[in-house]
Amino acid sequence: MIEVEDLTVAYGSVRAVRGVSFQVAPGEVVALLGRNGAGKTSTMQVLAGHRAATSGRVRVAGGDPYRDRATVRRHVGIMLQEAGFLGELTVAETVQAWRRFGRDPLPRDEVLDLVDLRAQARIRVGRLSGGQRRRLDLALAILHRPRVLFLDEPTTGLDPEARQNTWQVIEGLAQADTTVLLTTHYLQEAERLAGRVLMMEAGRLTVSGDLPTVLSAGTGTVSFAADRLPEDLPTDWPAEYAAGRVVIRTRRLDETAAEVFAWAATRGRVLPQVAVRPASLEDVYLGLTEDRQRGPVDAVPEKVGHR
Ligand SMILES: Nc1ncnc2c1ncn2[C@@H]1O[C@H](COP(=O)(O)OP(=O)(O)OP(=O)(O)O)[C@@H](O)[C@H]1O
Repeated sequence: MIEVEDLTVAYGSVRAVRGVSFQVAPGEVVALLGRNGAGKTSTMQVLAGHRAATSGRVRVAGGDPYRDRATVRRHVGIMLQEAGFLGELTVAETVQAWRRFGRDPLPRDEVLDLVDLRAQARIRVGRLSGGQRRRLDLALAILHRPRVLFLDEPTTGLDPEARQNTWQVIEGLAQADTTVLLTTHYLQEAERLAGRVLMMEAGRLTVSGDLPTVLSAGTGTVSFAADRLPEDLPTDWPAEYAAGRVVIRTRRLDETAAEVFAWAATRGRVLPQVAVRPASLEDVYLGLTEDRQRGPVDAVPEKVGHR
């Protein structure tokens, strides 16, 4: 549904995107991650047809999003970082006006219910809070039942309840086979929604993998409560003692857990409050950022599965 081949985007001498390639299959939810300035929004703008690629090939729903804009737009919902609303229209009038721009729009009240803005229907857009505007943005992006949805930081500025609600909307769309590419700085959001993650660093794609593979590259922990570090722990276990717990950090979580249980069993011990915790996406992301600070960007693997 989305094909990106050797995409570059330059603003004069600033090379924001430097040869990025990836594909997104129908019905997939993919999160594009990376620090500020990595090139995520520039990539999204090209995919949304708002900007021409400097070089490379981009296809969305079978067409070039910039050259075949009119055709591609029929299948695409877009929520980029700045929305250009008319502040004097009410929320209901804005949705009503947008309903005219395409075929088979969702009913106005249904879409307002979905993004929890029904109570604000008569409020002028200029008076909405930042989070409410973001939700109006989402309403307009999904209004025409898109097959592909581009969401650039969809939950920035939302309160926890509104964020949960937005996640449910996105999950509902994904279940109905909508293809979603989203950027976010909330790694918990990516972990909840995305089946696959792409990480960008200085205009390049540094990681691409399905979520379980990416998470398996991170450091998980096996831990249990104790009053001190046991003296008979195998010396090759990188065990630490902190806040009343023995903590063993590992990239081989399953094997390490089995070894710890076997060690306890041979000694006839029960491990109190034992916990086996896989790496979170945040652990993986921060680990890769640390790796990058130690060495050049090219030292970061293209696919974490190859680590
Ligand atoms: N219109 C522009 N003119 C010049 N430089 C730009 C323009 N837009 C973006 N850039 C530069 O391109 C680089 C990538 O920016 P981009 O907005 O794509 O990053 P991002 O990953 O989306 O960052 P953020 O997480 O902060 O939104 C940055 O160095 C930015 O300063």
